[in-house]
Order: sequence, then structure tokens, then C-alpha cells
Amino acid sequence: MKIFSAEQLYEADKTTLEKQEITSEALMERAGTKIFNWLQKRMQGAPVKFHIFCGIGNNGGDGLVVGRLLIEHGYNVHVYVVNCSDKRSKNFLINYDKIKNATKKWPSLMKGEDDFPQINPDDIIVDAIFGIGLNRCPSGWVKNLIQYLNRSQAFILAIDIPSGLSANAPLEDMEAVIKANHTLTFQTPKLSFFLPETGVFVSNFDVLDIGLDLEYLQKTEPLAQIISKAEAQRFYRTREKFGHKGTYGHTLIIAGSYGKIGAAVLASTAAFRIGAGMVTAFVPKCGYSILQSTVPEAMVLTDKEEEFLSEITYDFEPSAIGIGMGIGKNEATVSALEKLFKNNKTPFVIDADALNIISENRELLKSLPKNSVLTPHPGELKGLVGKWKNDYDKLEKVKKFSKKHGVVVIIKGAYTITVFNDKLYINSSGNPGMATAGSGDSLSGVVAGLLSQGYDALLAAVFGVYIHGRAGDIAAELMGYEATMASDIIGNLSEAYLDLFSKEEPQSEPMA
Ligand SMILES: NC(=O)C1=CN([C@@H]2O[C@H](COP(=O)(O)OP(=O)(O)OC[C@H]3O[C@@H](n4cnc5c(N)ncnc54)[C@H](OP(=O)(O)O)[C@@H]3O)[C@@H](O)[C@H]2O)[C@@H](O)CC1
Ligand SMILES: [K+]
Repeated sequence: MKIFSAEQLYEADKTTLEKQEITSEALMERAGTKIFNWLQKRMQGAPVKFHIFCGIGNNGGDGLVVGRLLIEHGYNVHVYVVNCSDKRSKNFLINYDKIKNATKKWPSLMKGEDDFPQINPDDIIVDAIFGIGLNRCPSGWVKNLIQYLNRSQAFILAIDIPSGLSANAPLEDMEAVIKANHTLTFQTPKLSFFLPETGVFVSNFDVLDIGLDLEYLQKTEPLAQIISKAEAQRFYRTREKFGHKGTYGHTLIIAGSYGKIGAAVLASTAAFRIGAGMVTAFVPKCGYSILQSTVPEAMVLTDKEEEFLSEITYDFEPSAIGIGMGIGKNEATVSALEKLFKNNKTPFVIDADALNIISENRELLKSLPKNSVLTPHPGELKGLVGKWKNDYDKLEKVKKFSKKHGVVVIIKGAYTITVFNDKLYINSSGNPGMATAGSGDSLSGVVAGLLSQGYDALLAAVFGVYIHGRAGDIAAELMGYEATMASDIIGNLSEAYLDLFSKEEPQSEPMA
């Protein structure tokens, strides 16, 4: 699924009206009806009280349509107009009249704090104050209203986007945003739903298809692409009937130091589980017996040092190398890394301490093999690209870094985002149970294992992140978030593969 900017959505709206020869009023009726149907399916006429807060733009217009339809179907509804300006939109005004005609009374006009209504915790609030047309921070009594609604404990359903949040621009005032329990967003989700600073206001969302012009949506380059099951199915490469272990490559995992040999174990196992034909682990001497006994399928090479890596030598041609997990930052390890990178054309996954070493020895960036996949967590990312002002600034910095060094960067987080040049791929699988030690090591093993099977760097990254997240979802379904460990994620890679082609993904489900 594609993510479009607010500007592109307005353009799509315009094209739709022209091509479908409908009025903007009809499109708003369509959008409002989608919201109403969603509610009706779940509420089934329940006598719960709805408070619908409408702004004076088209988001408010949507709120008026929903209010009218709910009232016509016998629901207990109070509609308020948050009268923050005189510049009411045309479709707001049309629907303002329509609700008056249908109900024989005007909605309540709110002009300040004295008009704030009493709201009980078991009421439902529909937030239609601002949509994607927000052009400044809510202030004054409107900001106070937003805070009042957030404090009410009532369930808040946001239309299109929680009011106060921009679709694709940074947040200026954390205190002036509706904290929605659920958001029903039109046509495509908005970029701010997926970024840590703004995504916290959108705990769950559904996408409602309002029939915007398909041709426009297909041909327009989006801000970002969401990767879910449908996309992952397309990325998957069928295993050949006459393939042999050599066909699926030989992954070299260079990982571990004294006390952190587990990182090498996890990454090697993950590389196998994702389908690498052979895996060799390169570890300090102290890791030899551990690897041989915990991953008997793997071959093991050891450094001359007992506890850390100092010189990386191997006598075969790996098809991919995963490096950095648990290696520490010993001086000898730094120069070993430098030598390894120089003139090496093997596809690389670079993780953890290898990233920290690069951050602290920036000359290493020059020898970074092109098309490497880097897998930083936020701390490691800061080391690579510098501090950022906000999540949008972060994305721009990473795009620049990716372009400059010719590498794929996986920004790990609640929604992991893969960046390659100007393109963003947002992963939809995964869960909070995966925030656990070793989860990153297993992802590096997965991506390295895919690279060695011949997936190119971007595909290995995007597909690997999806499958890894899906394995984490299956693990969490069985064990719960708290008990899920990295080895459980690896243990469920098989299920994640099987799940790719097993059953249909439910439509319009929340993506978290
Ligand atoms: N595009 C589509 O495909 C479809 C879109 N649809 C719907 O339209 C919505 C977008 O509608 P929209 O463009 O009218 O903007 P909206 O968010 O209602 O607000 C604009 C108004 O708010 C005002 N204002 C802004 N910021 C403010 C602030 N901080 N504090 C105070 N005022 C502020 C601003 O005032 P002004 O800047 O003029 O003073 C203006 O009057 C979209 O989210 C979706 O729900 C669907 O109906 C159908 C298909
Ligand atoms: K809204």
C-alpha cells in the first residue's frame, strides 16, 4: 500500500471529481457513509452517547455527515461545531444545512471554554475538528478543547487523522493533539502514523477506501510504501526443485566476543532458518565449543584471539557476510574491520558494534562496501547520521546518508523503516514483544541469509524485516509479548514462511 502526502491526496480528490464526474459534496457523502457503516457494524444501534466535534473545514463536513446518518438511524448523538474561524468550507456549509434539515435543529456552536460539554467515560467522541488541512498548531480555547477531550476517558474515534496532527509534517506542539483510540483514515494511511513522535497519537487505525481515482493512485510516486503480506508474497523467491545447498549460498557470520557469543549463535541460526545453504560463523576462540554444540549445522572458524576479533581470515568465497553482532570495540577489531571492508565485493549486513566502530572511525565510511545493508537501532543511527530535530528530519538525514554511501539503511523501531536513496519502505509486521535482547542479531542473520540466497540488498532488507516481524507476531501469539525471546522469533521463521501463502490477510485491519 502506498502512503501519499496531503498535497497528493488533494490532487487525487480533484482528479476523482473530474474523472468520476461527481461533486465534492457527493465524495464527502461517500466518505462520511464509510465512517457511518464502520460504526453501524460495530455499534448495532447501541444506546451509547456520541459527541461529534466538527471543525469548519471539510473534516468538519465529514463529521456532519456522520452525525446526520447516526441521528437518522436512531443513535443518541450531539453534534458540536468548533467555531474557530469564519472561513467555513463550501461542503461544510452544505452539510451544516443538511443536518439542520434532517434534525430540525442546528448543531451546538462552540465559541470558548464555557461551551465545553459534560462527557462521561463511557461516551464516544468523534473527532472531526481538523483533518489533513491543518496548517498551524491549534491554540487558545481549541487547544484547551483538545486537552479536555483527551482527559475525558471517553473512547475517541478520529476521522481521517487525529486533530492537531499533520499528515506529513513534524509536530510542533505535543499538547495540542487528539490522542485517538482509533482512527478511520481515508484511502491511505498518513506518514505521521508510522513515526515514533507522531504515531503515539494513532494507536490503531483502519483505512477506508473512498474510491479515489485508481489511475492517479497507481501512477503517482508515493511518499512511502507499506510492506505487508501482499508485497512480501511478491518478493518471495521460489526454491528451485533441483537446487542444492550451494544454490542458496554460504553465509559468513562474523560476530561475538567474550560473554556475547550468543549473538553469533542467534545470527547463524537465523541465517539457516531463513534458508541459507551453508553458514560459517567466525568467532573469537572462546566461541568455538559454544557454536559447535548449539548450531551443529554451522561450520566454525576462529580468530587467533581468545576473547575478541583481531584478524578476519577465511578460505572460501562467502555469498554474504553479516558482521558486528556482539563484537565489541577493541582496537584490534577496528583494524580487522577496516581490512575486511577494503576491496571486498561481498554483500554485507552491518550491525551493532560494527556500526558503532564506523561512527567512531568515520574514515571507514569510505571503504564501506556499496549496497551494504545497515541495521541500526536509534542510538546507533545517531552515531551514523548525527542528531535530528524530529522524525522527518531523521528520515531526510538517512536518505542523504543512503545516497551518499550507496547503502540500504534499516531504521529499527515499532514500524521499522527501510531507506534506500529517496525511497521509504514501512514494515507492517512486528510487535512490542520483539523489543528484546538478540532480536536485532536474529534480524541481521535473516537479512544475511537472504542476501546469500541471491536477494538483492533492498529486497533482502525489506522482505527480511517483514518475515522477521511476522515470525515475531506468531511467537507473540503463542507466548505473549513479555515472554517472547529472540530464539522464539527465529523458531517461528518457518511459520512465517508458511503463513506467507496460507491464508488471506484480513482487510482493513489495524496495521500494528
Ligand atoms: N482529500 C480528500 O481526498 C478528501 C478529504 N476529505 C476530508 O477533508 C479533510 C480536509 O479538509 P480541509 O482541506 O477543508 O481541511 P480541514 O482539515 O478540515 O481544516 C481546514 C480548516 O481548518 C482551519 N485550520 C487549520 N489549522 C487550524 C488551526 N491550527 N487552528 C484553527 N483553524 C485551523 C483552516 O482555516 P484557515 O487556515 O483558513 O484559517 C481551514 O478552515 C480531510 O482530512 C478529510 O476529512 C473527505 O471529505 C473527502 C475526500
Ligand atoms: K480529525
